[in-house]
This record gives sequence, C-alpha cells and structure tokens, in this order.
Amino acid sequence: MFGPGSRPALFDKMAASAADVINLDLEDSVAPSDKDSARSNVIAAISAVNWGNKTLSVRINGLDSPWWYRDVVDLLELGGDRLDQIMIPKVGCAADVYAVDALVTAIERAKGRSKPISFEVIIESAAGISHVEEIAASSPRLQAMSLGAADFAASMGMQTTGIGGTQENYYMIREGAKYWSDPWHWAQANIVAACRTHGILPVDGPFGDFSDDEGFRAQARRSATLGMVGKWAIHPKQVALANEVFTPSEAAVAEAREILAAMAAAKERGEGATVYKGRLVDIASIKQAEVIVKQSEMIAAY
Ligand SMILES: CC(=O)SCCNC(=O)CCNC(=O)[C@H](O)C(C)(C)COP(=O)(O)OP(=O)(O)OC[C@H]1O[C@@H](n2cnc3c(N)ncnc32)[C@H](O)[C@@H]1OP(=O)(O)O
Ligand SMILES: O=CC(=O)O
Ligand SMILES: [Mg+2]
Repeated sequence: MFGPGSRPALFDKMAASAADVINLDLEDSVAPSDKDSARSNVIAAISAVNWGNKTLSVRINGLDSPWWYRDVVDLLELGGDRLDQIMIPKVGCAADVYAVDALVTAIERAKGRSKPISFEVIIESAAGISHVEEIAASSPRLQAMSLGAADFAASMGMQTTGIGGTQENYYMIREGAKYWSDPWHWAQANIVAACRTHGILPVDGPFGDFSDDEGFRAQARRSATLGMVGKWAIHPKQVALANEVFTPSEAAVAEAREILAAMAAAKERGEGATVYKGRLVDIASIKQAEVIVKQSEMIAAY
C-alpha cells in the first residue's frame, strides 16, 4: 500500500489496511516543494503510528535527484528502529544500489543501529531492465524488486500514458478481429528470472486506473501466473484485489495437495510419473504443487 509522505492524514488508514507492506513515499507522489516536510512527516510517523506486523518501507528519492542522500541520512539517524526497508527507485545498475548500501552501512555502524535495513528496488528504466540481473545480485540487503510501469514506459519511449494494464494499441489482428497482447510481459519475465536466480521477491508495481477492478485483477493474475508474489496498491480499494489474486484459492491449494498425494502414492509404487485427472504429473509436478502449498502456508502464518 503506497501513500504520499505529504499526506500524513492517510498514514493511520494505511496502517489499518490489509496490506502486508507499507510504502511511505518521498519520491514521485510528493511535489518538489514538499520534499522536506514530507520527509519530516514520514520520520515522525515511523515511530508514532502503530504499523502492526506490516513491513514498513519508505521510498526515497532517486539517485538522479538532490534529495536522496538527505532522505537516507535523516531516515536512519532520526527515524527510529521500526523502519524495516528502503525502496530505491529508478535503479539503473548495481552501482546505484551499492551507493545507497554504502551510506546505509556507514550510518548503521556510526549510530549502532541493531536492525539491518533491507532494500527493495524498482526497475523502471531502459537501463534498469538491461542490467536487471546484476541489480538482483547487487546487495545482501535486497529483498524485493518491482516493475514500475509508469516510469518504465516513459524511459522506453512507449506511446502511452496508462500505468500498467491493457494498452489499446498493442494488438495483433487476424481476419479483422483484434487480439490484445501484453506489453509488460517481457519486462516482468526478465524481472522474475533475475529475482528467482538471486533469491529476491518479484513484485508487480502500480495499476493506475483504480476505477477498473477487472483491469487490476487481469493484470495481477498475469503477474501471479508469471511468478510475481504481489502487487502495489495505489488506492485502498486495490488492497483486497491484490490479496484475492496473490492468495492461492482453496481449490488451487486442494488440487496441489492432491497432486502431492498422487505423487506420494506413485513413489510407493516405484513410479516417477502418474496420471492425475487425466493428465501427466511427475516429479516436476511436486515442485509446482509445493509452490502453491508453500505460498498458502506462508500467507496463513503471517
Ligand atoms: C507511479 C507511482 O509512482 S505509484 C506510487 C506513488 N503514488 C502514490 O503513492 C499515490 C497513492 N494514492 C493516492 O495518493 C491517492 O489514493 C489518490 C491521489 C490516487 C486518490 O486520492 P483521493 O482522491 O483522496 O481518493 P479517494 O477520495 O477515492 O479516497 C477514498 C478514501 O481512501 C483514502 N485513501 C486514498 N488514498 C489512500 C492511500 N494511498 N492510503 C490510504 N488511504 C487512502 C481517502 O483518504 C479516503 O478515505 P475516507 O473515505 O476516510 O475519506
Ligand atoms: O514508480 C512506479 C512507476 O510506475 O513509475
Ligand atoms: Mg516510478
């Protein structure tokens, strides 16, 4: 759940939401004239608001701005221990993460902070997607990586002002009928591969049209099918939609458990492959089913 650092009236509502991760924003939802006051609001709220068991993250300004170093210094020196994570936007290469890591490491040591700050990064530029694997490997602090569709589209020179979702002009045509394709797919698949290679969580970023629930669901279902584990909510109504899509359904979990049982029975018979509901399942199916069961167990335990 995202909210601008310049709107502190939203913070309690964010804390009371059903989101797993809170992102207090100092970057693109905050006007340049509000950067200092937004930073102060966020620093006060880190300790003052009851964030429960949510992961508390702050999106700092990008390394191409004059604000980012002050964001890091003040968050870590003045912000209290409740802060879990810093989100670094517009990461273009591993050195961008190194720069923030070096500053964070120095402050943690100087101030004796006991809880190490973790990082999440946004891939939202041509450079970021070109260097996605080195970024995924860039720091032991890194826990998650998101696709930022708005800045990504701008950086790539894409002809759209839509933030995520179906793009009207991205279609194939056959016998006069249009078939829409997914312009975000290749970037998402690259992010997922880089993340899974290096043990980082891949996350889908914003879906701007918060009036379009079905559009959000469709985007989120594609992301979940590709291996992403969650999606940003830029409006409270998107939290329930994201939780609905990224929580495996009871039917999916039941089927996964049945596949595990069928394979356990096959193993007893000395077989590596068997038939479940008229289709092949084998040892790879165990790993597929375990993904779904593990997701469901982790969500239940949270
Ligand atoms: C491309 C990117 O970088 S995306 C990430 C950065 N962007 C952001 O963080 C934007 C986050 N979202 C927002 O700022 C706002 O939701 C906006 C501007 C899109 C819409 O704001 P509003 O016009 O106030 O929304 P709306 O009137 O529909 O709000 C309905 C209720 O939800 C609350 N609400 C709105 N946004 C949020 C939020 N982000 N978090 C918590 N509560 C919220 C409102 O306060 C209102 O509460 P109420 O019913 O108690 O009065
Ligand atoms: O920061 C997010 C984006 O879509 O840009
Ligand atoms: Mg962005």
